[in-house]
Order: sequence, then C-alpha cells, then structure tokens
Amino acid sequence: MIGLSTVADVRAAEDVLLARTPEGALMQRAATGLATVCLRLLGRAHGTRVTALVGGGNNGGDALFAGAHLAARGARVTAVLLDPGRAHPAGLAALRRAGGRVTGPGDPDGLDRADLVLDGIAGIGGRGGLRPEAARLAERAATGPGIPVAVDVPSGVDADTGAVEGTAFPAVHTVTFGAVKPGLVVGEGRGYAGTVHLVDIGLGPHLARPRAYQLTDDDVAAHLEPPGDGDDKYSRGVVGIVAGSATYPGAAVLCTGAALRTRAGLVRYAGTAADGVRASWPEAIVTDARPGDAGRVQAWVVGPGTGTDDDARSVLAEVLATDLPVVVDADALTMAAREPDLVRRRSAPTVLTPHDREFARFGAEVGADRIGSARRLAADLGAVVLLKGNATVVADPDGTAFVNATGTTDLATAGTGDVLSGILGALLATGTPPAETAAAAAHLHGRAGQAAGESGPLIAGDLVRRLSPTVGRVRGLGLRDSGA
Ligand SMILES: NC(=O)C1=CN([C@@H]2O[C@H](COP(=O)(O)OP(=O)(O)OC[C@H]3O[C@@H](n4cnc5c(N)ncnc54)[C@H](OP(=O)(O)O)[C@@H]3O)[C@@H](O)[C@H]2O)[C@@H](O)CC1
Ligand SMILES: [K+]
Repeated sequence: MIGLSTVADVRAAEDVLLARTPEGALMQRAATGLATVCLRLLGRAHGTRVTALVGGGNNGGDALFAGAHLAARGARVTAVLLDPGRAHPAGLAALRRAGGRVTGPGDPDGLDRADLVLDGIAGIGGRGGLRPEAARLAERAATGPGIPVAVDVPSGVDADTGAVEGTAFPAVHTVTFGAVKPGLVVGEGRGYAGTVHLVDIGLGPHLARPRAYQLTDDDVAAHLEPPGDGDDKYSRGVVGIVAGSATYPGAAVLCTGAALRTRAGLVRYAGTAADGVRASWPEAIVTDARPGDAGRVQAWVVGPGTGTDDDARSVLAEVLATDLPVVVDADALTMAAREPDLVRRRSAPTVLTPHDREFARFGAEVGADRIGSARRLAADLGAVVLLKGNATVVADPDGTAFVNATGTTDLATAGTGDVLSGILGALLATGTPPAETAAAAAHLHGRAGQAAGESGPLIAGDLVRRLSPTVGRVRGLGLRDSGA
C-alpha cells in the first residue's frame, strides 16, 4: 500500500528529521532527487533550457538548488523570481555559482523557449488558488513548449484535499518529497499533478501512520487468490445479486456476469430479470423468487436497475435486514437516501457506491474535498462509502480512506457501475474487510477498463469480457511482486 500523508504529518516528521540532520541536508536530498528526475525527462542536460518559477519559500529553494545541479551539468537555467527579496538565499547563490541566470516576473520570455519548466512557486506552504502574477506565469508555462514539472505539489493545488480554487500549475510530472500527499492523487489535484515521482528524503520512520492509502496490484492480488485444494464452490463465499427488471434486464446481466468473471465461485441471482440473466449466464443459479428464498449467500448486491417502486423498496429492506455484507448501489442508493436508518441500524458491513449526484441525495454535495466528504457520510451512516470518480475514494466509518489509482475516463459510460458492484459483491462474499475490499474492487475495475480501453472506446460488456484476463494479470503481478 502507498500511504498518503497529510501536510501536518509531513511537517511533523520534517521537524524531527530537521533536528537530527545538518542544516540544509533535507533540501539537498529533495533538490538532488528533483534534478535526477528532470535529467531523466530531458534525456540530457547539456544544451537544454530550463526555466524555474521561484516563490519566496522553501519550495522555491528546492527549485533553485535543482536548477543549480542542472546548470552544473550544462543546462541553460533561468530562475524567474516571484518575490525577489525573499528568494531562498543559499539556493540563489548556488544557482548563480553554477552559471544560472536570474530574472523577475516581468521577464518570463524564457518560458516560450524552455525544454522544461520547474514550478517552485509554492509547495505544502501554498494557500488557495494562485495569485494573479503566479497564475499568469503558470498559464504561460502551460502553453509553452517546456515539460511542466511541479516541485513537491503543483502550486495552487491544496496538498491535503486536491482542491483547486482558480488557477493552478498544470504539471505533467510532479516530483514530491518524503510522502505522496492526498491532493496529488484525488479530485482536481490529480489532473494537475500528472505522473507522481516520490523522492525519499528519509521521512519514512518519522511519519505518523497514514489514514489514507492507494492500493497496488500486489495488494489487490491478495483479494484474488485462486481456490485452494480444500475449497469447493460454497466454501469461499456465495454472492447474491438483486438487480435489473423484466423490462430492463441489462443491469442484472452485467452485474451477474462481473461477479462470475471475478470469482468463479457461486453466484445467485434473485429478481424479475431472471429470464434475461438465465439466457446470458447459465453458470449462475437464477430465481425470480425474493432474496430470502434464493438460497444461502455470504453477501448481497442490491440496486442496479431495480427501480424505486414499493416492490423494490421492500426487497431492499429485506436484504438490509440480513446480517450479511451488502453492496447498496444505484436505485438502492436513492431509496437508502430517503430512509438512511435502514443502513444505520445494520451491524453487518454495508458498502454504498454513489457517484456525485447519488451522494448529494444523502444531504450534502461532494464539494472539492472528496476524501473528507466520503469520510463524513461513512461516519454518519456507519457504512463504507465508495465515492465514484476519476479517482474513486473509499472511506471506512473509522476514517481510513483509499484512493484508487487505476481509474480511466473510458469508464464514464453506461453500465460500468453495474460491473463494479458485481465485482465488489463477489469479493465481499469472501469475508474480507469491507473498505479495503471495496478499494480492491475499484482497482480491478480500473485495470479492466484500462485493458478494454486499449482497443478503442469501451462499453460495459467489454469490461466483463476483460475481467478474467485482468484477474489473471493482477494475480500474476502480485505473485511476481511478492517474489513467489
Ligand atoms: N522543511 C524542509 O526542510 C523541507 C521543505 N521542503 C520544501 O519546502 C516546501 C515547504 O516550504 P515552505 O514551508 O517554505 O512553504 P512553500 O511551500 O514554499 O510556500 C510558501 C511560499 O508560497 C507563497 N504562496 C503561498 N500561497 C500562494 C499562492 N496562492 N499564490 C502564490 N504564492 C503563494 C508564499 O508567499 P507569502 O504568502 O509568504 O507571500 C511563500 O512564498 C515543501 O513543499 C518542499 O518543497 C523540501 O525541501 C524538504 C525539506
Ligand atoms: K510547486
């Protein structure tokens, strides 16, 4: 798992480390790591042009020292000082010694010819959207030819939440120090950060335990282990699915297919789309009876395409009254938002899977702080909340959060949510902890989306078709990563 550390946690760890290291040592580690990534991106230093946008804090210091490294290797480096009286003195001296040029914000011509632009305007000390002068430079950098590289955090992005008020530096690469900050991988910030490179400056042992994480393929592989010798089709958990309707069986077919393709244990379907599901998936055990008469299951998925009429409401109440894990999706979310106590009074795990509009039905808009919003709803309902988005967020009622790393915009198409709930139900039936399981489902869904998107625009059925090879691939990567 990759821990996502807040600014407060990074500052606290820095304070400990600063007291134990010679003055300036941490900044040297940061700047050397930054220069190394820049050299890799440029391919060579000699003859290249680098422009560094330099604010009045330590973030600007990093940019100046990295600029000095690049200048010493033959790059033509220009530092544009936003606040000339406050630029990091030692960094400025180092850049000058290495032959770098220094100008003020009124002379940013270098941006139009740069091969690489370093954004050292503000890092974790930044507050709010960029001020007008900085915003103008960031916008000019965005339209220029240079590779935009953010130092620690793209200036204008809130490092904790990913919120952007107004303008931020649109990086293609972000070189971040000590720990990945949540704002680089979630919400609007994710789009401004681009590819994130983590430079180890020795903070690790001093960092508080993170409260947010990204899963890796290795972590997800642990949720996808093949059956062992002693397993039969019942022993590893059976998932029950309540989805679709006689008129619209599509959601039921997608959800059931996704569950089957994720874990080929037993999948039961109970609902009015029984004929459609039977025709598509002879492998599933299908009934048009009520969930209670469908046979034993270890987890339920309820809601995709069920509608919200009285029958649907009574089936939802029946499923939520069980002591089994339940995935509440789509139409079931609309009904649960009207009667949140149906969820609150449960003691077994519940996972809600809203997109932004469904989330708002529970009483508050998502807003710019997606992790915070998901945490608040999870705590209020005592349920895991999987908030869908380009970077899907999962929040546990205890505050632990996960941010998905595998999302792709290709997934923004009809029916992909039904596939996610089928994957999630299949994994939840094995009895693993619900928040991490939901994060694993989002990760696998994203990987299937990436695979399906490679051959052109995807439809939800493509995801189901790509799931088995994707499970195999993630399992294989996990085995490789664990050295097995
Ligand atoms: N501690 C260490 O040893 C290490 C720290 N490291 C590095 O230090 C960084 C933290 O440095 P920091 O605390 O000096 O704050 P920093 O991010 O430079 O921001 C303050 C500056 O931004 C400006 N500014 C703010 N908002 C703005 C806006 N909206 N628009 C425009 N400008 C804005 C603000 O202006 P002011 O408000 O003061 O006028 C001030 O000039 C951290 O991210 C990492 O890169 C690494 O080297 C590792 C070792
Ligand atoms: K920055």
